[in-house]
Amino acid sequence: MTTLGTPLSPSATKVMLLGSGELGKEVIIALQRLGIEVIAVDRYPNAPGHQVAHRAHVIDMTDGAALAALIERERPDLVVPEIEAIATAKLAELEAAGTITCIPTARAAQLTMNREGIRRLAAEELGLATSPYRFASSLDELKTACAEIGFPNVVKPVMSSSGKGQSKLDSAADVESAWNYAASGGRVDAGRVIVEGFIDFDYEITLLTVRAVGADGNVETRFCEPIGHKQVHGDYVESWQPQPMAPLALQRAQEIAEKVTANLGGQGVFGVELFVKGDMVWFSEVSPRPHDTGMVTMATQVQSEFELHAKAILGLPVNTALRAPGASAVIYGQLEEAAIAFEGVADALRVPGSDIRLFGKPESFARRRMGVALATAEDVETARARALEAASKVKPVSGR
Ligand SMILES: Nc1ncnc2c1ncn2[C@@H]1O[C@H](COP(=O)(O)OP(=O)(O)OP(=O)(O)O)[C@@H](O)[C@H]1O
Ligand SMILES: NCC(=O)N[C@@H]1O[C@H](COP(=O)([O-])[O-])[C@@H](O)[C@H]1O
Ligand SMILES: [Mg+2]
Repeated sequence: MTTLGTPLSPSATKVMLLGSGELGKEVIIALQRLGIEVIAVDRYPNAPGHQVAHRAHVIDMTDGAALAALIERERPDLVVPEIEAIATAKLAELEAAGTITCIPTARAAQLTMNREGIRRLAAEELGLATSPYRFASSLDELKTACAEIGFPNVVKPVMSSSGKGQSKLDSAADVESAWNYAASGGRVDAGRVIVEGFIDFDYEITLLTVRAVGADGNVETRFCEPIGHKQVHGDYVESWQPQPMAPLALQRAQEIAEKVTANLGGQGVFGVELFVKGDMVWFSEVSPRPHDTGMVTMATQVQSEFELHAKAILGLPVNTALRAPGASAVIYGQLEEAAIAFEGVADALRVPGSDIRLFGKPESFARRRMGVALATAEDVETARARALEAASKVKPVSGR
């Protein structure tokens, strides 16, 4: 699709985002710059992406009938999943019938929505190194699975993201509370969890991998510089780029990313999550879309991961070059209320090399990601310090 139309006209090229949080918002802005007509969908009104799209819809995206009805009404050229919790079986059905083109593919959305799908593909079909794992559908099964995997381990709902419902277990005494927490914390309660052996990695990365049409018309794979990140309670709090890596570890990381993204297929950005210890690399999981830790690329790359995604899905050429070392640091809501305000933005922007994104989420929760501080510098250490300093200056306050 290299002919682009005029939005809000019969020639429009129409893209529908399923999920319109902070990541979708930036993809939408990138699409808007190319004159794409954008339809933003989320589960609640005034989601970040709703605020920058041509049209906004609020539906339960796990409801296949509601999803199909909206697609029928809007008839988008491309359907772009932005979150995991979608009726992906319906997307697969519509794709098979030739009704939609799903990014990157409906199968990729389906496999990555559920940890069991992507884990079995990576470990059992592709033979990639992963943590040892078991699945469990009851407390009793979880007790058995934990005994087999040993401790420490990590328990996660099969359907969840941003660390929701995830716990680290140090002994059998932690099993019951981990089961209850997983049941309450998943985005969709599938009543099933994965237990993973704990990998004592030196560092972890997201390897942004882009499948885009090359000069010869075939899809090519490109890699961004590795992004290092720090996670707390399974949610990212800081990221930086480039993460220095031993040459062999980088080569292995790229081989793993190439294998898994080639299997998932289609066009667009993938966030391949990997654990690294010395020269050893383990596959953790993959997002078939831009990654939260990749927000750093808004500061560091010639084209951010959002621009890369927008261009790649439209069949346009991409540039994955790094512009400057940089970092990002998350701004959490801290408060539990709607319509909050932010003090200290000017102070944050006085930190050298810094920038700020506030997502405009209508409601704040203590651990809801409401914004991010970005920074560039001569080196990653300085950039991290700057991003952290800038984030710390932004103070969520009651908007009442
Ligand atoms: N087996 C493991 N060993 C060591 N650490 C782990 C393991 N699994 C998860 N973690 C830690 O927890 C983090 C979150 O795990 P994971 O990516 O599976 O969760 P998630 O809910 O899908 O998060 P996101 O949606 O942000 O990617 C990882 O980035 C890593 O820091
Ligand atoms: N790790 C996945 C991730 O970061 N996804 C991003 O968070 C949004 C949901 O935020 P919310 O929970 O605050 O509504 C999603 O819409 C997406 O942009
Ligand atoms: Mg992850």
